[in-house]
Amino acid sequence: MALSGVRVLELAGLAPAPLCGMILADFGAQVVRVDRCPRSAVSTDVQGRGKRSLALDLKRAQGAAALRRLCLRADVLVEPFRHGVMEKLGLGPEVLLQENPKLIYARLTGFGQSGKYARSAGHDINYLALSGVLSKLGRKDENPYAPLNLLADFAGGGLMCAMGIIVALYERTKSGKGQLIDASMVEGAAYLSSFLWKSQNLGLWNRCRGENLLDSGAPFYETYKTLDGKFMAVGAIEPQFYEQLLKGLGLESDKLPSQLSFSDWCEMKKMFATIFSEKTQAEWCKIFDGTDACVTPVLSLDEVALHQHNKERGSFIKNDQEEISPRPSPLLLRTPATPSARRDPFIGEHTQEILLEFGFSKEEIAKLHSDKVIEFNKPKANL
Ligand SMILES: C[C@H](CCC[C@@H](C)[C@H]1CC[C@H]2[C@@H]3[C@H](O)C[C@@H]4C[C@H](O)CC[C@]4(C)[C@H]3C[C@H](O)[C@]12C)C(=O)SCCNC(=O)CCNC(=O)[C@H](O)C(C)(C)COP(=O)(O)OP(=O)(O)OC[C@H]1O[C@@H](n2cnc3c(N)ncnc32)[C@H](O)[C@@H]1OP(=O)(O)O
Repeated sequence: MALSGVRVLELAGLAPAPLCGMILADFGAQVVRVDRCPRSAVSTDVQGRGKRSLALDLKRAQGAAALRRLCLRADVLVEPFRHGVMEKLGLGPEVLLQENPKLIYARLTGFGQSGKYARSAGHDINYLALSGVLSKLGRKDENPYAPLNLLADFAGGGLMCAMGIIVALYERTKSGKGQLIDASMVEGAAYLSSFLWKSQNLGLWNRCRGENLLDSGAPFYETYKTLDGKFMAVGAIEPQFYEQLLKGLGLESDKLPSQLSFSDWCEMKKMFATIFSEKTQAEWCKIFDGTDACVTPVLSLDEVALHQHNKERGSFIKNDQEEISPRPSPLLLRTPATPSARRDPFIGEHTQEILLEFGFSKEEIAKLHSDKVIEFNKPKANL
């Protein structure tokens, strides 16, 4: 796999850093999640695919020293704490990069390492708000609405951080040097949304929130409820596709206002909604499948893997616990990601094997264990 041989240490965090680590693991990196010790009963990381877990108490001097040793042999460190936490533990970048100048030290936070909010707590919705993007999301006359925690945590955070790490790994092949990455989810979400800024002059966003082309203002870029309580998604922007939408709905364009007549959008939406409510989702799929009307069913998470298109591409995979999840994307055809089919690791499940691999002797491991700086957690075999 593309990242095989890359050693990553991921300090356990909430949602974005686990995604970053899972992406790296899916593409072949050896990812060790450094979990807290004493450990909590269950890991909060539901994105532990392909990772191994080491339970290590970083608040103890021996634990911090052990992490420094691990970093000597690591390519990447991902840390998800607010600014100042790593420094307090004696594990700041100036220490670790001096000891291993080839290390890529990725700091994944909401507000970044500097600025007024650097030390403040926050979550996805706060980062999205500060990026400006949240102000654009939501329906007409309603408050801004955060689409789950997808945009800042995962797209602007975990994914951007993974990209930064891969770029830094590539650069290291030329310079031989590691570097510090300051991944801020505010900036990641803003960068991801560059189109919003770059398209200001096109007049795409001149109207209020929820009244524009792509923010649920337009009748031809909307979701509609069907007779059986399901939904269809409509994205017929270009006139030739819009024509096909009208045809499928049984409408004639010369009897309707023009597609871009903003003042008629509200009425057009009502008309489309009434028509969509008269047939089931399956009936609409029969009408629109195979056309260029840009109309697709809104599938539930239970339905996606069963949809013919997704089945044909193998877009969803099952692990050995029969859990379904999305296949890593994008597909690298020569060196595809091969995600682990095993269950996620238990906290501390691999403590001993990881320390041995990183050069700790059995005696050193035993001492760390008896001093309660590390924990083992060998699951019992299922008999
Ligand atoms: C909207 C999302 C958040 C969604 C999260 C959900 C996915 C999960 C939230 C609750 C979970 C559920 C819950 O836990 C109950 C169940 C538990 C069960 O086990 C599983 C099922 C659950 C239902 C579970 C399910 C899910 O997991 C949940 C629903 C986000 O926006 S996430 C993005 C958050 N922001 C960031 O990541 C930005 C950077 N980080 C921060 O700003 C801060 O870390 C943050 C997030 C504000 C938290 O602040 P906090 O004060 O708690 O931490 P820090 O200041 O960063 O300091 C960390 C301290 O921990 C010490 N430490 C770290 N590692 C170790 C170690 N190995 N050993 C010892 N100590 C360690 C470190 O030294 C710091 O100590 P101090 O505070 O003393 O300095």
